[in-house]
Amino acid sequence: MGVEPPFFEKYKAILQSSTEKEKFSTIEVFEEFELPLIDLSGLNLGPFERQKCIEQMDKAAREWGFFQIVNHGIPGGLLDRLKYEQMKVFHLPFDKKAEKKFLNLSAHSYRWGNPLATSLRNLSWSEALHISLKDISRMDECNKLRSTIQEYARKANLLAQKLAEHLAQILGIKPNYFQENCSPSSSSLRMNRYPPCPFSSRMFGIIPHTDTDFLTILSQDQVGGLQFNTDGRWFSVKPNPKALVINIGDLFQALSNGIYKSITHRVAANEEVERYSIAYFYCPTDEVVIQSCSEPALYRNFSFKEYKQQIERDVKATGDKVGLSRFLW
Ligand SMILES: O=C(O)CCC(=O)C(=O)O
Ligand SMILES: [Fe+2]
Repeated sequence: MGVEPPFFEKYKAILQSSTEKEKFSTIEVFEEFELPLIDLSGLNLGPFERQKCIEQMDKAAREWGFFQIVNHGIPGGLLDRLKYEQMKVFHLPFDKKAEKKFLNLSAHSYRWGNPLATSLRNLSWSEALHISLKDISRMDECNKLRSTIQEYARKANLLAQKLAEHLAQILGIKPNYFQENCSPSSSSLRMNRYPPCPFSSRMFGIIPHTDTDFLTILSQDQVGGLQFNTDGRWFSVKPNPKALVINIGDLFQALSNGIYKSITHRVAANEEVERYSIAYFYCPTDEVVIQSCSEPALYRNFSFKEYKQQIERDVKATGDKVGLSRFLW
């Protein structure tokens, strides 16, 4: 029984019907870019170093919406163990992964490709296990997958809260905002696997998108492929084995009234090697209403639930997320 999702069968019709122009307009590739690298050990030094570290994060969140952190407090050994469990679960037979109650998680936790795609540029060559942390206590252990996720999620939650609080402080948002509005089970964790893709010049590993959260903590391997867009240009993020990548999500952009940027990013497909990444999406509980921290507000108030429902409707209708622009005044 094969491990790979049936990409070929599913995408055959779109690949065959795509125009010659679409087929031969290959995806542009850009130079690798070293994201700002912030050493979080500064937070535990004197007030001067601490302030400098917070200002570096603030600057990166405003200018790039992306930065990298080292000395973040998540042990390398834990990240290695998580990656090992991740590889094992993705190497189960496809039929098993696609079972309705796979690992006793909610329906659609295991996802692959983009079933709603209508054109070549909407196709993605990847599979993912998207775990709402609400489900974690009833998830099957599956070797040591569940317990390792639990261990990681606890640490990632504290790290995300700390980063969010430092950024919020600069914007004048009350210090306990995130403690009040987020809980360890309101966030989610997405494990991604990008199998080698024979059409790597024509489709993505993940199509361009912004993240639906306050911020994302991303652990990626050494393969590379993550790219982000600034002023219409695409940059590739150079992998750093010691660093975690942080990116601002839509909710922080709205909360900060557009000061922090939720940047469009994507993952390039790779013809030769498989790639793994793990994204921790730091989210509030569903009923939390996101309100801009300053006036005049760019966006109308919306609850997290309302935001997710709008995305679901847009994805159903067009195969793609519209996102924050729907909520502009
Ligand atoms: O795999 C990556 O580097 C990024 C994944 C990502 O953007 C996501 O899961 O939202
Ligand atoms: Fe993302």
